[in-house]
Amino acid sequence: MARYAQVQGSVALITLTNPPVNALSAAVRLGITEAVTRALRDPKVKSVVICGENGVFCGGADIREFAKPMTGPPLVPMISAIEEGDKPVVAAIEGVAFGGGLELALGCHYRIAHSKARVGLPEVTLGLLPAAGGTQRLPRLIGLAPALELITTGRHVTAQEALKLGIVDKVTDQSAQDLAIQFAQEVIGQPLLPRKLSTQLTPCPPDVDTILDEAMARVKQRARGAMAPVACVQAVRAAVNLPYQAGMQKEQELMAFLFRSSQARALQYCFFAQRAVGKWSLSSGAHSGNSKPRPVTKAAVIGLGTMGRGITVALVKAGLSVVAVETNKKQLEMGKQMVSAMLKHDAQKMNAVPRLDLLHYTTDLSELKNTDLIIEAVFEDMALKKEVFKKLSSVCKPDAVLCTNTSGLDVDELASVTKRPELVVGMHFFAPAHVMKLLEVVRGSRSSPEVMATAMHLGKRLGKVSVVVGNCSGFVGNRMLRPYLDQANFLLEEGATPELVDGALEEFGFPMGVFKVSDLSGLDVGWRIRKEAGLTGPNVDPKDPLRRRQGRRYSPLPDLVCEQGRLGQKSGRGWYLYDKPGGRVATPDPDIHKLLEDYRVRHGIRPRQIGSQEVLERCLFALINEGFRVLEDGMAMGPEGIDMIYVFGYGWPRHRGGPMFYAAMVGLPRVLERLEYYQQVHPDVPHLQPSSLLRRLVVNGSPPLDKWRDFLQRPHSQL
Ligand SMILES: CC/C=C\C/C=C/C(=O)SCCNC(=O)CCNC(=O)[C@H](O)C(C)(C)COP(=O)(O)OP(=O)(O)OC[C@H]1O[C@@H](n2cnc3c(N)ncnc32)[C@H](O)[C@@H]1OP(=O)(O)O
Repeated sequence: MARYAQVQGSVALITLTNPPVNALSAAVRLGITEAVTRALRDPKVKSVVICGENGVFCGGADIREFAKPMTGPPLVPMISAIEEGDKPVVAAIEGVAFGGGLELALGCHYRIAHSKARVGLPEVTLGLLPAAGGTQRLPRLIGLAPALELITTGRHVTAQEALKLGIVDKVTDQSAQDLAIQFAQEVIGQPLLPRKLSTQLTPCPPDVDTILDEAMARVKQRARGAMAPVACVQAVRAAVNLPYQAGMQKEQELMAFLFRSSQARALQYCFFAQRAVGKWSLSSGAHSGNSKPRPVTKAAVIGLGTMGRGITVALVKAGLSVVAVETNKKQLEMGKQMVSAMLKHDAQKMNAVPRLDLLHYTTDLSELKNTDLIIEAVFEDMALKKEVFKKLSSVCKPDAVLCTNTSGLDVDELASVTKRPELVVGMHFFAPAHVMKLLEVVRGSRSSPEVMATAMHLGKRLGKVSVVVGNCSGFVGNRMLRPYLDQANFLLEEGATPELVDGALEEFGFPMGVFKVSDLSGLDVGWRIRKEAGLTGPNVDPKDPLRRRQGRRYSPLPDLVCEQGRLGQKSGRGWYLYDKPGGRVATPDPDIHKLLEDYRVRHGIRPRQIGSQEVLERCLFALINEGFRVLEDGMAMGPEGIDMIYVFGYGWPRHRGGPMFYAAMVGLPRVLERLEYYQQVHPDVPHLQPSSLLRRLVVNGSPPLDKWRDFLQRPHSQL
């Protein structure tokens, strides 16, 4: 797991060999420990180079080992032995030096990086802190403020930035290993003490306490309940206030607390779940390993509304040439201006040139004959979308892939109007499409494995976390949102206010509560959908009482709010009041409180005190229950997919792992018991009826989440 060689006569070359990222597993740590001992003992060895095999220095501690009992030599003494030795050790960094990998490099006396390498301490993203001396050595090397920023955010930095910050000593376009070997010979005999970071003091500006206090305030505000960033600041404070050994002691204490936390488990679960969803498989046996994507060099986007513009920008930023289509010249010009502005703004931030040359604008669909893949992003209307698909089917080349960005309409119905249903697939982006990381790739019943591979591969090129989902109404994300929204509205009827519900959800960790999000998206969106579904407006069954629709409880509150012209942020009033139309700062609105009070009086509802626990249980458990039904119906590959959809598309706090992981953490019996309770109290809400999968899991002793698939009853997958 670590290869030893002697090169150039006097240099010991230690190579980490644990593909694919040379993670510091027990075997690697043992290999390094033995190799370093050998090098330090061998009188013929005058200096040492540590590098990684296959162009990767080291991806850090082996995250898979965190869930198991610790074996092998620990990292801290291993790194100390390197630093304390009397021979210069040079780290040759290619690819990445992340987490424990960078901490290993910080224990070396010199660091040489390839120009394409990246370094960073991403432990915080795993619910941990850099506990192999990272919180103590990095501030001593680069100073308090930059170290705080890197450690609390986990941000990766390029070799060039690392050089500027002083993390690395040299950057090369050639082989970092060759330069390190040469360098290791040059530094033989030079004083080592100044290169041993543990012996140095953290360079401190006079306003050190202010810097630390401000960092703590910033971190607490951004963390939304995550503990690791707070612990990171505490550990760095120790690097300022305490001698090295005492600082290390503090680092270990904080790490021990984080390591056992459910947040760390959740974040590490997310790390693996994010990678697992990329490895898709279909019931036919086709999977990511045996299905080849089609080459896509030229794409098209139909419709330059909010979604179309974002998709266009995302495609151009990934280097694809794009034909952007609108129905008339005016819309086209408007879209063009917006897309150009977005691309320029983005390029400016990155200090790059906007790739406007990759774009071609047209109102003529016949210009799509050479495109490899087309994404339809027109208004959410089945008849309109069908018309577009019919046209696309006749103008595009026969093997062009046709994608729809519908957020929930039937992909099969769209495919049925084309001559190539096997080449039709859903690519459901989330707004703003060039920013949001989530992509639901919707498999229609006839979508071919090749077309799935193409959409998933394109998602990867766009930097998205792409999740394969089945073709059901709302797909996975929006389908699960409905019970959540319903519960939020019912809570208002029963006595809550928008700010009470939102407060509980924000306290849980969502960036915005459900009513603030609705105001942001525009309340008319849901209103139109409810009208089309016959839940409100002229198509309502006249026999239905006001608070009952289609055989179940219904809250007309959101409709009443819309009827008052309160459409959310854009109209300056929604569930909240805003300073102006388009304003962003929500304040509680006495008019809404009055509307709620009048409504309750009209319907004879006696308001009651509602606490955060009830808000969370009713909103989140109803959503989770629908997640179990999604699994039962075979609309998702597994709970990991659902969780990634919620973490990346709906603001579910990552340190809570996603709804299904959260259910497992709360305990499935508890979720079941609360659903049963609420269902008894609200028998007219079918969403609260516990799913049979949840019941089966509980009866079978609540197996761990990766075993849930074994409890799906029928050959279930609709994928
Ligand atoms: C007791 C602890 C004491 C001290 C504190 C030290 C803590 C740490 O070091 S925590 C680990 C910190 N490191 C990271 O967070 C880096 C995580 N990895 C990545 O960011 C990326 O994987 C990468 C940039 C290193 C490579 O990216 P890419 O080329 O896109 O490949 P993948 O991400 O798909 O990864 C490939 C493969 O490797 C697995 N993997 C990656 N890193 C680790 C790791 N540190 N431990 C274990 N496994 C790792 C990843 O899961 C993929 O596996 P599969 O192919 O099976 O999916």
